Order: sequence, then C-alpha cells, then structure tokens
Amino acid sequence: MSAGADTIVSLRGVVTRFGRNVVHDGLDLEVERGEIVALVGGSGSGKTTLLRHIIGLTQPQGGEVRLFGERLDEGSVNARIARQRRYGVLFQQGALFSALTVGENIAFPLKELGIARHEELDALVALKLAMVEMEPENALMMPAELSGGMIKRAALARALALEPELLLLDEPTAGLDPDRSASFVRLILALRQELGLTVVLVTHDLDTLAAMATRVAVLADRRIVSYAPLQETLHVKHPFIERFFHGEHGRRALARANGES
Ligand SMILES: Nc1ncnc2c1ncn2[C@@H]1O[C@H](COP(=O)(O)OP(=O)(O)OP(=O)(O)O)[C@@H](O)[C@H]1O
Repeated sequence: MSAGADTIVSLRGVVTRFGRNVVHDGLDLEVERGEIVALVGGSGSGKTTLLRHIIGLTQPQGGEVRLFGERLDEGSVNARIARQRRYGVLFQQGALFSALTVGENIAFPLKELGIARHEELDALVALKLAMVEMEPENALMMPAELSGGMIKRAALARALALEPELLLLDEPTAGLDPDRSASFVRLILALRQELGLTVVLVTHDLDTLAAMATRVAVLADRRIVSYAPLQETLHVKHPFIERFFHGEHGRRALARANGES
C-alpha cells in the first residue's frame, strides 16, 4: 500500500526505544492535506517524540517516516532545507530564543533561510504578530518580559513565519485563557481555509480538540489505537478513551462543544 500524493505525514511500523523503555511499537499514522489531527495520549505515551520524528529531529529505531511523501533519511542537504520551509513547529519547551527579542525570534526562520529582504522584515514581523493578536511594539520585548500566554503566541507567530503547509503544535493552548484559546482555534481554522494548512497538534484541551480536529489519533499501548473523527472516537472501547473523554472534565467539555450549557 503506498501513500497518496496528498499524504502529508506517513508513519509506518514505527518503533522507538530509549534503553529498555519501548515507547512506540509498530505505530502507524497517516495525515492527509488539510486535516487537523489531534494527537492525544497519556503522559509519557510518546506524543512529543512522535512530533520530533515527523520532522527528523529524532529517528525511530524501526519503521518508516515520510514527510511530504519523502523519506527523511534520504535526499540531499538542499532537499532537507527545502523541506524545512514547508513546516512550522511550536514545541512546549524552548519556544523562543531567550537572547533575542520577540521580533528577532519571528524573523529568525525568514533570515536563516534567506527568504525575506532586510527591509521587509519589520513589516513581516508586524503582520505575524497581528495574526496572533499581539501589538507591533511587542516585537521589541525580550521573552523574559512576556507572560506564558504571550510566549505561546509569539512562538506561534514564529511557526507561521514561513507560511507553512504543515504546523506541528505541542499543547498550543496550555496556559491560554478561554478567550485566547478560542481565538487560536479561529486563527487555525482560517489558515486552513485560506492556505489549506495541515495541522498535527498534541493537546489535552478538549474544547480546542472538539472545535477543530478533523480526526483524533489516540496513542496508547505504544501505537495508535484509534484514528477517527471525535464522534466515532467516543464510541471506541478503550480504557484511555473512557478516562479522557468520559470522565467528568471530558463530559463537560463535550457538552460545551455540543452547545449544551
Ligand atoms: N531523549 C530521551 N531520552 C530518554 N528517554 C526519553 C527521551 N525523550 C523521551 N523519552 C521518554 O520517552 C517517553 C515518551 O516521552 P514523550 O515526551 O514523547 O511523551 P509525551 O506523550 O509527549 O508526554 P507528556 O504528555 O507528559 O508531555 C517517556 O517515557 C520519556 O521519558
């Protein structure tokens, strides 16, 4: 079976071990263009590691990882650089370079890949800040001066700098208040509509998940045990799914998503 032309991410038979700790064991996942896939799983189940595999920051011990149809371990240096321009990432840790201003952080990928001319950078930075509801003046601030939520939004602005086809987001709404989370959801949905953006996000935030995921991938027992739209996922019998979606917190979030008070 081969992946289609519109398969953005393809993971086949992925095996990941850290010493004796087997994190993934024969894991499969395919993400099609335009999807918003929410990756959920218990703490330590290997969600962040999976995002890292997708962009080649780490390599699994077994299986195959393809991004935009290309194997990550193949291709020239130029092919790898070309690939880097096509995705943006927002990881939980190391979101911003602490020695650079917010503006320099956002401009960093544009400069590094030689995409924008020097005189265009300020305008581009202001545009990206506006997308995440930050002010142009925020460009001059240092990361240490920002609140946790502002760091998230500035890091998202940087991830969007290259107008990527694929966004990988690790807990993008953790630490945001409900209004900010809702604007984040609106922004992602608009970008998907306008640019055909594909998103893979790790999240524990059921409101965000219910508002935008086209499919939910459940990572448990070292593999993806369910990969379906939310409504179907809710009917899958699995201990993790029961806890995550049908506990008190889950029931309330799903009721909100269904417009019940
Ligand atoms: N570089 C590493 N060296 C050793 N073990 C690692 C390394 N990176 C991850 N692990 C281990 O792999 C497992 C999966 O980690 P990962 O961060 O991917 O989980 P996660 O599902 O994202 O967790 P959380 O929801 O708590 O952030 C954990 O047991 C972790 O300790």
